[in-house]
Amino acid sequence: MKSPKPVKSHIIKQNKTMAKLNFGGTEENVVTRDEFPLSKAQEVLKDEVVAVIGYGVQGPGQALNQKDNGINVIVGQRKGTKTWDKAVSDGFVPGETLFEIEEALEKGTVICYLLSDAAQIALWPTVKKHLTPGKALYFSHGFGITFNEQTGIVPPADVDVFLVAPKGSGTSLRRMFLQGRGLNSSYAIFQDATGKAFERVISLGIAVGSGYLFETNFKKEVFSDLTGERGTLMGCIQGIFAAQYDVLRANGHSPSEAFNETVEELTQSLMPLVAENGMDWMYANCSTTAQRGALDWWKKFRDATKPVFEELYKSVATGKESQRSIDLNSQPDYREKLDAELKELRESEIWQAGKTVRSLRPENQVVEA
Ligand SMILES: NC(=O)C1=CN([C@@H]2O[C@H](COP(=O)(O)OP(=O)(O)OC[C@H]3O[C@@H](n4cnc5c(N)ncnc54)[C@H](O)[C@@H]3O)[C@@H](O)[C@H]2O)C=CC1
Ligand SMILES: CC(=O)[C@](C)(O)C(=O)O
Ligand SMILES: [Mg+2]
Ligand SMILES: [Mg+2]
Repeated sequence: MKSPKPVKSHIIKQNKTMAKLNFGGTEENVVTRDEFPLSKAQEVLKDEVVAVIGYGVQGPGQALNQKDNGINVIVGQRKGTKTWDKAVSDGFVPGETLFEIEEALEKGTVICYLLSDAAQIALWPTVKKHLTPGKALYFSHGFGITFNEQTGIVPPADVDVFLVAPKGSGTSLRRMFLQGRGLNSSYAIFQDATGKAFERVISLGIAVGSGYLFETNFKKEVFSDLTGERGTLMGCIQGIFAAQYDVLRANGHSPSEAFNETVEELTQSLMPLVAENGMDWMYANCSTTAQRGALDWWKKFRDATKPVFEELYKSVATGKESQRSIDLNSQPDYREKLDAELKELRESEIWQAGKTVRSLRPENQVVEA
């Protein structure tokens, strides 16, 4: 079965800055490099100094992509930290393109606020001091602004405030950029003080390496993002992996059989087919026996998990999730505690079995000379 070539027949309208596309019956605005080429982004940003504050996961991806795209980008990071050293080894030069946070805040005309969401609270008074009229405050999440009663982040009225939220890890943002591809991002404008917020935010979105940008607002971005990462993208998927693996093991299946039928086949064989051309196409490339069973069972799983997703969404919308994240991630030893929980996951039987399974992939095998 051949996968179809990408077609432009979904486009309903296209003008110089945007295209309107049909997403399963709903029309939405998107911006791609077709409407907004990199040369235009470079022109819009030519007099700006983009200060990327924080060099954790998104910081490196966004700063390096902008640098490679010819944008005037500097990094603000605490000296003497591991991430300062990482910025140096990534090619940022102390005193030229790498500064202490306050110095970068002073120099930047666009402030990309890429500290962890909890850390943004502590640094906010410092950031605010440097937000002089006409500057832009850029986020990659709607968190700080939407939950401002919890974060205290209330920007002055005379700066632009917007977001570009890459829909994936900063690691993928960089990898896909280097492959000549782009990661999808959403964008939103919270405050347009200069009248130029739109061209600024889209230019930054293209410059950080987005494939296409879709429109949202701060609240929708953070509600959907928190739901997604707690749900199918990260939390739920580990939950259903663990449930199926446990049932197979309890019924006498070996770890390698249980892992292969739960994780390895999904990530290596079936999900790439879903990514390429949708669920029905993946089904159509499996046996009729498998198709019969999957079609019979998927609705039962939907119905069993939907109440959990409803509970999750409510927990996000009432601010319970953001509060928990702020409380726990503001503790001085939050890193050690997270690491301990990750260690528990890593040392669980399923992921230990996975380690051995992965070592058997051809690309991981050491070839003896
Ligand atoms: N991790 C990701 O790939 C994604 C992150 N985002 C958003 O991007 C933003 C940045 O997230 P990450 O890159 O994950 O952040 P992170 O958790 O990796 O932290 C970024 C930086 O914050 C610094 N930092 C931590 N506490 C600090 C403090 N008290 N003072 C000064 N610096 C401090 C760290 O040194 C690090 O360089 C967040 O709003 C997040 O929600 C959005 C999409 C994906
Ligand atoms: C990678 C991403 O988009 C997440 C999962 O929402 C996040 O890291 O916060
Ligand atoms: Mg996300
Ligand atoms: Mg997130």
